Amino acid sequence: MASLQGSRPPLEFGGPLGAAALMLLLPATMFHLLLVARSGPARLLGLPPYLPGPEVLWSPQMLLLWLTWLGLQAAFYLLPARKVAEGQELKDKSRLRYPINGFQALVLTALLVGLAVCAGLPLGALPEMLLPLAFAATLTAFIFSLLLYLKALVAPASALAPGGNSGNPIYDFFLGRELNPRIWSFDFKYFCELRPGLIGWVLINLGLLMQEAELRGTPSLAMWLVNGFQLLYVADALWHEEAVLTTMDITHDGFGFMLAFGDLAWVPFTYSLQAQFLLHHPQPLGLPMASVICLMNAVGYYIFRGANSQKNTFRKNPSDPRVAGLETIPTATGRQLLVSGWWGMVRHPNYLGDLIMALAWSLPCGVSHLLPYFYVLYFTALLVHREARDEQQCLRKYGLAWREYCRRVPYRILPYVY
Ligand SMILES: NC(=O)C1=CN([C@@H]2O[C@H](COP(=O)(O)OP(=O)(O)OC[C@H]3O[C@@H](n4cnc5c(N)ncnc54)[C@H](OP(=O)(O)O)[C@@H]3O)[C@@H](O)[C@H]2O)C=CC1
Ligand SMILES: CC(C)CCC[C@@H](C)[C@H]1CC=C2C3=C(CC[C@@]21C)[C@@]1(C)CC[C@H](O)C(C)(C)[C@@H]1CC3
Repeated sequence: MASLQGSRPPLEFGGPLGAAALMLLLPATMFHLLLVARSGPARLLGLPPYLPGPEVLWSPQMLLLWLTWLGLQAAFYLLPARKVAEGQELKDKSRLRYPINGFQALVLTALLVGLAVCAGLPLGALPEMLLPLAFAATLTAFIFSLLLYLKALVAPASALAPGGNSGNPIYDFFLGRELNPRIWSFDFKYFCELRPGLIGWVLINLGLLMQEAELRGTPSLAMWLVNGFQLLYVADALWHEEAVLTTMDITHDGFGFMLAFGDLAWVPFTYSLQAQFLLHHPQPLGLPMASVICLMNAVGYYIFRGANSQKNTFRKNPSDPRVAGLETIPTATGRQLLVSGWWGMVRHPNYLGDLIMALAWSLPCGVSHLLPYFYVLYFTALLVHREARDEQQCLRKYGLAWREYCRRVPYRILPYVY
């Protein structure tokens, strides 16, 4: 368990060296996955079939297409919202306001793409463009992070994130210096977290499904399941958009390369790996197995949504009748910690649900290859690391009350195991 001492947050991700390594490793891994998914052997740990030259990666048209996509999503973000939500209290006691119109952006994108497809847009050609599009997204993320770093140089101290201001430029560039960089009311982190990457992921999946239909006459059951499950996940995130305001990314992490690259490139181009794999490696899937997988996704979703909603309802209004009867631990900050309901089973029930869904997304790809299970492996590592980071933060925030919570709810993610 983390120490209670020390007010300056310790360096995370292995400090400057770890940050530098991740800035090379993450894009390299993404391109590796894009290349091996389309290769015959599809070996996660093997060499890619070829190393793409600049003529494969660089395409001004694809950069333009990518920038148009970002512009379209930014325009949807600026449309009137059904609701404006307030974020968590900041260091200077103020609260930022956020438009709640992400689901509307998804629906508008679906309508626009639907119309364009009817007018002859060859969406099935999208899979062929993934490499240059991913390159454009990576380039954008690097340039954008640099601009964010420069912007933070003139930001007031109260606008800086708790981490990401170590004084080491590489580390700070990676983690992000400013907590909520904005121009007027346009919040870059909030926009990137939920719009271009998540909706882009669904669109890439759809392109892969359409190409499979062109190649084989009809999309496979496995492709339908992967598309359906991941669409549900993205639609859910946008429907419950307000909930993202209490996540670690928005309340604690600065906006730097990690989140810019994660949101804009990593999510759309690696989270669509299962559908990419299925396009090139069709897998037979019978109805009984498909039903078991659907049930697994439903159980994962039930836990994920139940836990996230319970915490969000409680944080918004502890006297809400849906959570008022739950047992709590008081803390010195005036806030309480839930110790029954979902949050009394393990300390991160939402991670457990998310991991069960991750497995359900990979199972339609069969068990002949490790590649489609990359997401499960990466996601387990991400959430275990995230849980440890959150633990440190909660211990600093809540001190002895957090220790008491850990005593009463000893398991972190998986009951009786971890
Ligand atoms: N698909 C993906 O790639 C990813 C998905 N996710 C998902 O995002 C969601 C959000 O995750 P994340 O932001 O990491 O963490 P959580 O939503 O779990 O938030 C953690 C915070 O919740 C509060 N909290 C913790 N325990 C309690 C308790 N017992 N009672 C009340 N409040 C408590 C604390 O903040 P405070 O007390 O200040 O409110 C803590 O810092 C998860 O469902 C996760 O699975 C996350 C990362 C990547
Ligand atoms: C690979 C890097 C080391 C780290 C990059 C991490 C990011 C890809 C993720 C960090 C937290 C995320 C969340 C979601 C997507 C992935 C990133 C950006 C999320 C938007 C997915 C949908 C969920 O419903 C959510 C709870 C809204 C998620 C919030 C966190």
